[in-house]
Amino acid sequence: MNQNTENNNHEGHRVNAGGIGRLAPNELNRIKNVIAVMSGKGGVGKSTVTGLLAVSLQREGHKVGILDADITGPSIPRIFGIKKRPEDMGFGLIPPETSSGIRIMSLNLLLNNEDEPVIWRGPLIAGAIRQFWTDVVWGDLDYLLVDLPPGTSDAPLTVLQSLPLNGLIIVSSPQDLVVMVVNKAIKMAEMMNIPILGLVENYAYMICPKCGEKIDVFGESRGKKAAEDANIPYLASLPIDHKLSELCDKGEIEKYQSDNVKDMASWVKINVHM
Ligand SMILES: Nc1ncnc2c1ncn2[C@@H]1O[C@H](COP(=O)(O)OP(=O)(O)OP(=O)(O)O)[C@@H](O)[C@H]1O
Repeated sequence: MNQNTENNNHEGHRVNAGGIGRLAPNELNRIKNVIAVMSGKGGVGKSTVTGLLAVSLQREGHKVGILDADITGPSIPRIFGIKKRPEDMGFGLIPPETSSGIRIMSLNLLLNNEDEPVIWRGPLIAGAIRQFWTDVVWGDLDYLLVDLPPGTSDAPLTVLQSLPLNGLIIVSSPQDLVVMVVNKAIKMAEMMNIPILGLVENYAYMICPKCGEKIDVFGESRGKKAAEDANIPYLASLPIDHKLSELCDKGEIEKYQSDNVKDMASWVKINVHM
């Protein structure tokens, strides 16, 4: 891939949205909604939530893609069990599809060995993310979900600045400093003029496998209150579920069924169109 794409063949595509230079899509793409998923730190389940949301939207008959912008820690291909290399058609890269037809683009799919570490500096990472938008033939999509790198560093900022996002979802866990994470995300989103679709609290509780009782492993959830205080929707409270991690490890996230996730997808759909 050419790291200078923005300056040569796509130069005419730079548009101004909210005072920030946003990239227009490849002319072969018609993407209705672009939603980014962010977290304050790594490991809270951001990629898993992105994957679950994609699966749920796809099940409802929408055309869905995932742009894995977590360049140095890409886990989307692994949870969907895909290793197929994107095809280079000359006019762009064709993203491989998962078994249910979700289109995926991730740096991991371009590496010769998925265990290879990506030791790149900020500008190179930013360039790769931009090219996943400009040089990938996503085609017609109802929803493109963008799995952001954790935190508020260069890479998530690049996405917020350059992609025409319709909304941002925050994923947090009960151990997280949720109030701080939410406030930081809100400030970033306000600066970039992007609506916050809501907060998803992962690992929020657990269901006892013997008696079915709900256990607040990390104490009472603070996510709901944080969302209320910040005046953003509380999209979902997802339990720690051994079945989910097992399926993710096997690359079979598409087999996971959960009413919570179904409700989360419905909420996202409503909020993104408000
Ligand atoms: N609700 C859950 N129940 C059980 N396991 C989960 C749950 N959510 C995520 N996991 C597991 O936790 C691990 C980390 O999840 P994931 O990769 O989604 O985190 P992340 O926030 O995207 O991390 P990073 O930002 O560092 O890439 C994975 O092995 C995943 O299968």
